[in-house]
Amino acid sequence: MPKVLIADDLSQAAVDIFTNRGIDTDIKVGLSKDELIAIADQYDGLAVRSACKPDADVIAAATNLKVIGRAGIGVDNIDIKAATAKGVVVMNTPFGNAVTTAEHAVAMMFAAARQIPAADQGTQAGKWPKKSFVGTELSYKTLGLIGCGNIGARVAERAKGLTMKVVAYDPFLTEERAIELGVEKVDLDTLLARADVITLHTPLTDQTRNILSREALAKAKKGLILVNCARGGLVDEAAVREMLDNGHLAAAAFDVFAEEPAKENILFGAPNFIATPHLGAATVEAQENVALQVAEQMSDYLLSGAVTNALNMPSVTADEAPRLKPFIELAEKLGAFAGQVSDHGFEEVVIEYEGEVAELNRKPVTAAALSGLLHASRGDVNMVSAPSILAESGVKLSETKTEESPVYDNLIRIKVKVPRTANSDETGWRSLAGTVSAGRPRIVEVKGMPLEGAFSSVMLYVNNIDKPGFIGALGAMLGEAGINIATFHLGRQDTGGEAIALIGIDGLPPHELTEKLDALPHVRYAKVLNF
Ligand SMILES: NC(=O)C1=CN([C@@H]2O[C@H](COP(=O)(O)OP(=O)(O)OC[C@H]3O[C@@H](n4cnc5c(N)ncnc54)[C@H](O)[C@@H]3O)[C@@H](O)[C@H]2O)C=CC1
Ligand SMILES: O=C(O)CCC(=O)C(=O)O
Repeated sequence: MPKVLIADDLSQAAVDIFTNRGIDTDIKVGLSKDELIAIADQYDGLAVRSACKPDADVIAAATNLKVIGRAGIGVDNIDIKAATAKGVVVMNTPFGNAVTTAEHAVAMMFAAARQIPAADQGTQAGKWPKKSFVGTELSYKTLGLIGCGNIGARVAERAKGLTMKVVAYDPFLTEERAIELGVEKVDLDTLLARADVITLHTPLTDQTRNILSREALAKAKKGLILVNCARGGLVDEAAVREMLDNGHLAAAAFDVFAEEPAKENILFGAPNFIATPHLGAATVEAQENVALQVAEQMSDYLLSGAVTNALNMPSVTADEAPRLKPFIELAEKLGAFAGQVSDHGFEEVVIEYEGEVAELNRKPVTAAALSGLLHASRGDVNMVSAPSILAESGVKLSETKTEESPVYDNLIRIKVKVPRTANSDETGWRSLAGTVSAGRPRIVEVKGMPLEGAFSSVMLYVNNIDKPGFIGALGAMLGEAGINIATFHLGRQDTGGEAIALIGIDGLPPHELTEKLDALPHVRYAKVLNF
């Protein structure tokens, strides 16, 4: 039974879902990094919000981990690169708290424009400070959105309802979407020059870090109201402090800080500064949404292989997962075959899909093929890590698909281009094809030669010249070594030409056997394959 560690405060709804779906949970909130590392290898899944930080050390210690689920949107607390390299899927819940966070940003905008927290404090202190709080009307003012995705778009809708003009800086916002939302797409300098209020809604990435730098803030209108409910690292906090002190900024309202939990911060106590402790997503509704979603997604992945909202793996729906399963198995086996016979590595990979499989979601199938392919040379690799490992290695990957499949209902062919060596083919390409028949993967072609059979866990692959006596010599050699033959598949180009033997055997043969086989006249290549 899979086991999940819930390492941040999650609604009870998440625990109930895990339990109902037969997944054990431990709830351990507030663990130090060392405490987390000490127990990390016990879990298949790790469910977090923003406080727990699964970095490369935690992920390395979590030797059984398959999935990290973020109950929320921002994943800057998770080392996705390390997770990918270790084959751990990282998933988030992209919509569950978007409305709540947009509402918080709008609340912060009003709170800043009317200095509601300070007015509240003064009033409740018995000062009746009516003259101290002359605010700013927001109607017909210009709101500048930095980031116009899920949350930004919802803020835009609400701001339009308040009769504000909305401009947005977001390099990935299309003109069509901007028109649909009724926002004007602008560059950052234009936004800075025109906005009366700026609100940030981008993820924290290398590109967005310090996007509101001192220089950028200096370009903003005097009297700007600045709202940050996205991430602390997006804004230069020291510059904001100075600009609140000197009045360049009229007010600022931040939910997020460069260092969290922010027990101290340069902004605390600044004039017209409002702070909340990362409450953007903190409503009953949002917490219920993200908890339900993350628990369902993690359970789906752990129990059926369905992948939703993953940041480092293609999606596979719960309906697709069982349909894709045999193709994933076939692709992985073909990849493993190709990887094991590419003794000198490969420079290029082509995957061809024919027939029924061409119409399916092929991304996970390709990832499985690459996982099999890389396994022989890289060992610890899986469908999550394989595509990025291949991309980083500079090996070119291409894919073709055709609905036609002349012989089989479905066919996957993997071709790898091996470096030219004394032993390699004339063309430098190795090619293998297989099909799924009655739900089982079968190999149907090796080096362009038809050959039909099931995969066994250990197989002997021999590439020889088709001459009388060879099969007898091979059988005798296996018999002498005490190796039982389970299956025997032969293929050849033409009489007396190049031929293939693929033999399923019960158990691993001694190393000397392949050496003896290699030494047989007419044998070009012999290898024990593991599937
Ligand atoms: N305060 C809180 O409790 C919460 C904070 N957040 C934060 O809000 C962020 C945004 O969330 P969503 O809107 O759901 O994400 P999203 O992915 O839907 O939208 C982000 C937008 O930022 C844009 N973007 C990316 N790079 C950019 C750049 N260099 N300059 C300008 N725009 C850029 C993207 O094109 C995208 O449209 C999250 O990444 C998270 O960090 C999210 C939820 C709660
Ligand atoms: O989980 C939380 O409270 C923070 C939410 C958040 O920042 C996010 O979803 O990105």
